[in-house]
Amino acid sequence: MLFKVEMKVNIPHDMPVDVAAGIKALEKAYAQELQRQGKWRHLWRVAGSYANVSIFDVADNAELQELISGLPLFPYMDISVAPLCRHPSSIHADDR
Ligand SMILES: O=C(O)C[C@H]1C=CC(=O)O1
Repeated sequence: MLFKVEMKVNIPHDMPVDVAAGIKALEKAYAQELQRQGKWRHLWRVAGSYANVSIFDVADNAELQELISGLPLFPYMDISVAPLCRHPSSIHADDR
């Protein structure tokens, strides 16, 4: 199942820089591993903001919840999710 996931990062201003850097490094490793597994299909920065638009390809809602709640930045993000389905005009056979 495909989901559009929008994440906006709100790191508290009083978080020490080294603590924030550590969480961001963990987040990067976590995100890159999910991309290698094919579960995090697209990861785009929203220009001009500390936010991203992502496409996840997971088995079901429960797996999406598990992966998203495991994000090291999860406590510091506003997240919105939308389920996707194939567009009838899409020419891409791998769209599901
Ligand atoms: O930077 C972000 O958009 C937040 C998060 C998503 C992937 C990652 O490495 O960090």
